[in-house]
Amino acid sequence: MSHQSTLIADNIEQYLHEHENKDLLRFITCGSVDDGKSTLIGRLLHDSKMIFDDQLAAITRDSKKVGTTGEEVDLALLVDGLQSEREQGITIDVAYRFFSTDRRKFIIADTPGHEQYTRNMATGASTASLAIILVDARHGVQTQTRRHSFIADLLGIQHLVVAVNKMDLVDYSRERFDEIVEEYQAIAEKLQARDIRFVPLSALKGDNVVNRSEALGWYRVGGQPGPTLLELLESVEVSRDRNLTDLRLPVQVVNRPNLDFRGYAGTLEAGVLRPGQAVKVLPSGSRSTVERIVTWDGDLEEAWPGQAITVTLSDEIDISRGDWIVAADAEVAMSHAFEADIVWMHEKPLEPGRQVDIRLAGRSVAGQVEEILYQVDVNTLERHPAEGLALNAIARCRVGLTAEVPLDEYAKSPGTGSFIVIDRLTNVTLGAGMIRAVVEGESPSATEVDWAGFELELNALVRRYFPHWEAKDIRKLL
Ligand SMILES: Nc1nc2c(ncn2[C@@H]2O[C@H](COP(=O)(O)OP(=O)(O)OP(=O)(O)O)[C@@H](O)[C@H]2O)c(=O)[nH]1
Repeated sequence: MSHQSTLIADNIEQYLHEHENKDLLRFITCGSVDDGKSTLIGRLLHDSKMIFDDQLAAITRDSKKVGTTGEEVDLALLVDGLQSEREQGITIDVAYRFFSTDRRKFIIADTPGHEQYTRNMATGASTASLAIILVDARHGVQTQTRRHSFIADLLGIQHLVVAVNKMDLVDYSRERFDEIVEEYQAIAEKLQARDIRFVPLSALKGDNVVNRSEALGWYRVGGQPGPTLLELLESVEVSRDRNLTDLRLPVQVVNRPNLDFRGYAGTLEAGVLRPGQAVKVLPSGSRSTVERIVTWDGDLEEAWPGQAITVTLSDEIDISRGDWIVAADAEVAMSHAFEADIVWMHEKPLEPGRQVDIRLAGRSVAGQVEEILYQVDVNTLERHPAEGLALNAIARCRVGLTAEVPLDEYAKSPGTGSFIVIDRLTNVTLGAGMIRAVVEGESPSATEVDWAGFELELNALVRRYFPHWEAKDIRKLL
């Protein structure tokens, strides 16, 4: 591979150590057919020297044969080579690519731009911190630009980079670029994203992708030469986007290999966790203190969001899969109902009132979409009433559950504020949603069952002595 660091030859251990500890930026690229997405990704990989020499030789040869770029090497061939997998019928919902520079590691989620792929884009965007919205300088802001921006925003992406591509085809015109920036402001006003940047570039010629362009010398930000796309990707500050204050550990597995060890495993979704932290368990409200944070690589003194950990507590309390471990003094909403934005992902349309399973942070609860409050036209961003939702539709809905569970708003903690809708019979994913508001003080959407005393006792015994059976608490079930 052409990726160079003198450390590779001089001190491979040091190189690997640095590489491992570089921070990671996940981003998504959005563009319509022919805006130049493949060329841009190819250019990023090529100019940041992440292409194998033989790959480069092959695409240089192919460019002459099948490329669309005249004398230039057609870097889109690099990416489209991988896309041929799609044509062979292998389903790839989102193609992920990896590259790194001296400063950061990157994972690109590459999703098709057409409206029929809205669900793919939502999937790719759900783990991304930044979205590159590609605009063809000749065509300016399009319907797709609006849709891509809206979906990125819906998924809580806080950093948007509007990459105005093909500047070479508009004579690197500053006026054209300014016009597009102004056009985009009308969209920006409707978005929550707090960090929106604009970069003029030419993916084909390599202007302002990795290397600064002389032809775009007028592009300045704050009196300085404006950053290239890669400089933006390397420097955008994403660590502050994470919620480090509200501790959330949804328990995925109760780990009890022998009588002496009882651990609760899961991914820390928010907050920083340390041994000694006073915690409570939801929904029961039982309290305890974190004793150890156990991982494959030994015990931790501190765990951060995104880390997969197992904790042990100083007291033996009743915890089962799907319960949340939170700070002892946390105030977390408990409810049977919430409002959410739902992206429908299945051919079978959403029908309000149908029984489904709602999977929230490791817990599965029976429930239903009670009402569609409004559907959003993803192209115009206008709201309108709807009776049902077809594949790829997006709507604000009211969801009712048969049990009271802890709930978070997505904006506060995406990991615990999102959910998927599951078909109860086939177990397939029907949709995905982001909680926008918890509806408090409502009774469950179905009547409670009157359990006999012995059933309650038996259930409690089974849950206490056989936690690995993962029996549900029948007091919270239908
Ligand atoms: N002149 C010029 N042409 C470009 C530029 N970027 C891409 N192109 C050309 O635009 C066409 C489309 O580029 P692609 O990279 O294949 O576009 P895409 O958006 O990935 O399209 P799909 O892969 O079909 O989704 C190709 O002919 C590219 O060579 C640019 O900056 N300037």
